[in-house]
Parts: sequence; structure tokens; C-alpha cells
Amino acid sequence: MIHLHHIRKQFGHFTAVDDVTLSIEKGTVYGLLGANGAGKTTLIKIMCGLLDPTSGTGTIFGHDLVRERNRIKQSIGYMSQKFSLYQDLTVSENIAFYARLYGIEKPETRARELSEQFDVYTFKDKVVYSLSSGVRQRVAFACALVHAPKLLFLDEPTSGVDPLARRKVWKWLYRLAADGMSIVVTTHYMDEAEHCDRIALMNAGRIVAEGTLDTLRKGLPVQLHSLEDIFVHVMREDVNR
Ligand SMILES: Nc1ncnc2c1ncn2[C@@H]1O[C@H](COP(=O)(O)OP(=O)(O)OP(=O)(O)O)[C@@H](O)[C@H]1O
Repeated sequence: MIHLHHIRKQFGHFTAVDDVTLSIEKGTVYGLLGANGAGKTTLIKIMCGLLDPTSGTGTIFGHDLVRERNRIKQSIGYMSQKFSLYQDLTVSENIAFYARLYGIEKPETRARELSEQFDVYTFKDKVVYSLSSGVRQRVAFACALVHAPKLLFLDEPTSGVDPLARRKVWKWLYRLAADGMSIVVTTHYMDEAEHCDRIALMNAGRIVAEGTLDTLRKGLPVQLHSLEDIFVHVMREDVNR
């Protein structure tokens, strides 16, 4: 479904994504894990067609990452770290706005459906800036899913929300995945990444380890159980290379 070959992104002389080659299969919940500045957001933005790679090639659903980005955009949803909501619009207006952008026939009906699905219907007439970050996050979720994408990119969907809200988000993600959606998610939380089908560990723009939690464990010369220990080990090895 996603195939990236030697993707590189430079900002001036700085390399934010460095020679990333990666394949993600359909139906996977795929975690990108890395420290601040590792290049996760840049990589997601390249996959979403929001940034051009400096070099390298890639396809999503068989479409070229750069030349066919408009075709790709119809099949993907993206929730950025900043949630990209219109602060002065209500919950319903935000969702309906995104529905119109995607040419959905009955935007208000779709807004109602999604606000019920993501437990924000009671806030439907509230302007977004008056809401808690947990509710805003759920509205952003609804907006990203307004056109029923086959592939969803989430950039730190749970940062700044409480543990209960985090758990709820992951419940939804599993449900969406069970219904056939593929999901690429960045997170800082090890416990969340542990629940992904596959995980890529990123450092300084590169993928330094990739696989299921089990294959990551087996790939190490030492016996480590938790993803946190694996992460620390892999990062140390990479720094000392
Ligand atoms: N437009 C830009 N111009 C210059 N440098 C940039 C730009 N966007 C990102 N960078 C740099 O590229 C590096 C990778 O940034 P990126 O946001 O992809 O990392 P990240 O892994 O998502 O980090 P975080 O977890 O903090 O969001 C950082 O050093 C960042 O400062």
C-alpha cells in the first residue's frame, strides 16, 4: 500500500528525513516512534503530499507520491499535531466545512453522524476555542474521517490529552483498523506504540529499526522486553555508531 524508496528531505543544508525506505501493508496500524526532531512529522507530511521529498520515490495505493498526489489525497485522512480546526466555528460547522471540501453531498448530515460517532454531539453548537483539548481532538478526528478515507495519518493524536481520552482514541483506532482502515501514527508514548502492528524507530531522520515488537526484540544482541528498553538501546547504539 505504501512504498517509499530512499526518501530524503533537506531544509537548506539540514537533512530532516534521511534515506528512508519503507513498506506498509494494507490493514496495518503502523507506529512511527522517535525523539523530538527525529523527522516523523516531515515523513508523514511527505506521505500526505504536503511536502515534496528532495529525492527518492514512493507510491501510495500504486499512485506516485508527487505526480499523483491529488488522487492519493482522496483516499487519505490526516490529523496534524495542531488539529487544524477553525477556532471561531462551532463543532458542527467545522465538520461540515471539511465535508464540503471533500464534496460530500449532505455535509450537515455527515457532521451529525460523525459528531455522534466521536462523542461530541453535545458540543455541536459550541465554538471550538471554548472546548477542552480532549474534545477538540475528537472533533479533529471527525474532520479527518469526513470522507471515509482508506488510510489515516495521525501525528501525535494523543499529545496533551488525559489518559482516559488517550485510551478512548486507541479504542477508536482499533475499531477503524478492524473495519479495514490502515493507520500510520506518530507517538511519544511507548505503551501506545507497543500496540501497533509494526513500529519504525526513527533517529536523526533515519529509520534505525523496524518490525513488529517481537521482531524488534529478536533483532537485539541483548534480551530486552519493553519497547522503552528497546528504544533506548537502539538509540544508544545508533549514537555510538
Ligand atoms: N520547514 C522546516 N524548515 C527547517 N527545518 C525544519 C522544517 N520542518 C522541520 N524542520 C526540522 O526538521 C527536523 C525534523 O522535524 P520533525 O517535525 O519532522 O520531527 P518530529 O520527529 O516530528 O519531532 P516532534 O516529535 O517534535 O514533532 C527538526 O530538526 C525540525 O526543526
